[in-house]
Amino acid sequence: MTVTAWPEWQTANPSGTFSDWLKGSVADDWHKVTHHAFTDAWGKGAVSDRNLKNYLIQDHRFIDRFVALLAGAVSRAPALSDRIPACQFLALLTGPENTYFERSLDTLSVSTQERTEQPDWPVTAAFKELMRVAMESNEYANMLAVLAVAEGTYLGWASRVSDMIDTRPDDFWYAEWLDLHTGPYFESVVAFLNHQLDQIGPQLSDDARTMCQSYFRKATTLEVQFFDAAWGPQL
Ligand SMILES: Cc1ncc(CO)c(N)n1
Repeated sequence: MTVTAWPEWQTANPSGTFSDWLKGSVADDWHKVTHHAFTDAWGKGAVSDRNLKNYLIQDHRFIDRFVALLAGAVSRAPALSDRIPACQFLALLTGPENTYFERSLDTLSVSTQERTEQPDWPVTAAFKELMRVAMESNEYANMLAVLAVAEGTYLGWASRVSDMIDTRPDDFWYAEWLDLHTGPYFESVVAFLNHQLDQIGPQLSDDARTMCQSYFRKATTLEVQFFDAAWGPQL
């Protein structure tokens, strides 16, 4: 796929935003994440037991780093009004989303030992590392790129799947994970992250913009690989 550089793209798409350009430049992978077979199985409440448990164990580790990255973004946001939405979202992640994992893993009888001793999947380790490097770059645009991919792709698959199914899955670990990633509040979080990118992106230097796009690309590729791992054969 040929990817147009931002200045030319903007000239050709005067009403297009920076976040539209970023998403367009990863369109194939974005589609793979949001239409992944794992997500269809999730909507049907039909992920096999081992795959489900391992996804929850691994994704709980993703949340840990994600919280640290979002806190980094709070520290780099330009003004209080830009920090507040991220702070509110931090409260959701460290409250209801974290307890969602704990309640799910408890109900599925996943022992503390299993939760802590299972090695990171290679993709989990790579994602954690990407979030760490984005945070330590101390560049708001890089942090936003990773955050916008993580939340934008989850809004994409979860709303697609929720619209497609006739009945919500009975098991709370399926249903509540869809609830956490759909609806007006979660849409506002994704809109906030994209808006922040739209404000900052057009003013970046060529190098900084290339860097931001590279984080956006890597994050999207890792999202595909995360679902590939979650859907693949499990130990
Ligand atoms: C891998 C991954 N990406 C995005 C999200 C959404 O927060 C998540 N929970 N896990």
